[in-house]
Amino acid sequence: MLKRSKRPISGCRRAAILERLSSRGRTRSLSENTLHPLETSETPGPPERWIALEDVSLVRSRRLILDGIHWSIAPGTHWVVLGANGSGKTTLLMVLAGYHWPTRGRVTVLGRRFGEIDLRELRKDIGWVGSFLQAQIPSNQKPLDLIVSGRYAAVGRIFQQPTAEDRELAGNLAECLECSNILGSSYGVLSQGEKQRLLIARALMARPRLLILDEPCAGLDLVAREKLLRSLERLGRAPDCPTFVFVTHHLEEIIPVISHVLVLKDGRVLAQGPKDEVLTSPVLSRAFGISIEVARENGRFRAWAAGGAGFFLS
Ligand SMILES: Nc1ncnc2c1ncn2[C@@H]1O[C@H](COP(=O)(O)OP(=O)(O)OP(=O)(O)O)[C@@H](O)[C@H]1O
Repeated sequence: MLKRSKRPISGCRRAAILERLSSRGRTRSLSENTLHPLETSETPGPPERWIALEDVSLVRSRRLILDGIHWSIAPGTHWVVLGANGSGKTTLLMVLAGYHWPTRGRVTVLGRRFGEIDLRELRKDIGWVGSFLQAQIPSNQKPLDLIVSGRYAAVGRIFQQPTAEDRELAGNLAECLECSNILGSSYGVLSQGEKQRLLIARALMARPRLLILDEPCAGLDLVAREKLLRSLERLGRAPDCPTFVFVTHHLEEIIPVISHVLVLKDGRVLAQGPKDEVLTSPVLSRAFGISIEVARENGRFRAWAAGGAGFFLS
């Protein structure tokens, strides 16, 4: 029988206990001790079985990185995942895409439950745009070939012969992402914004039902960022568009088409729901550990440190 300690359990100790208990199915009591006031102590009702994480925890190198995550995504919604550096955003996406197997909990993605399906098949329905992909692309690769490569889940050389239909679709996607003008260049000489738009076109080539965007605006200047966001806004409103799950640190990047927000703190869900309910000063101040003000203008949000950079919450 696990004794419940009165003092808060450190992340390291929680990880060790979780590892020990992982085969015994008894971890809920660990998180009850350290609930934040903004969190609910209620277990959410039956999740939507389209995309659902139920009590998901993940331990790596004896560290508890995700802790009791409940999250469900309904068809037709688009999500942003927010949280401070190291809060677990990328790890959560890796679970969603079937690259990390959770230590505990149940995962259902696109109606398919992990443990009952071939994850390689599932990944064909998931597009991923993240920095790790960029490093694998040869600098002499032609943009159209790069877009086509998404159809074959390849990076760099394609082993299948692309069809005329592939090339036509790639051309249409280049137009949709406003990168038709760079198709004659080589990947290596393109700007960061152009590369990102190409990678999104590449991810769409396989007609994914879920599109995961891990900080797609990182490193972009204001104009490049707005151009990319405009493409995403248009894409998100198209019929049959994939569901977006978009990681960012910046509220300014939450475009009108995003309907919901999940906020992580220290590997746990701090808040989740419709963006207007979640993007509030108390939630964001808690998430980032600094007093934050939030404003909404013309369907976009912005945030700033209320007392200047010197005013940190304890
Ligand atoms: N394999 C691993 N072993 C040990 N710790 C890990 C491992 N992978 C990730 N972590 C740790 O887990 C925490 C969450 O990492 P993650 O990359 O998911 O955070 P993040 O919210 O995406 O951060 P950022 O905003 O900086 O990209 C970090 O402290 C990281 O060091």
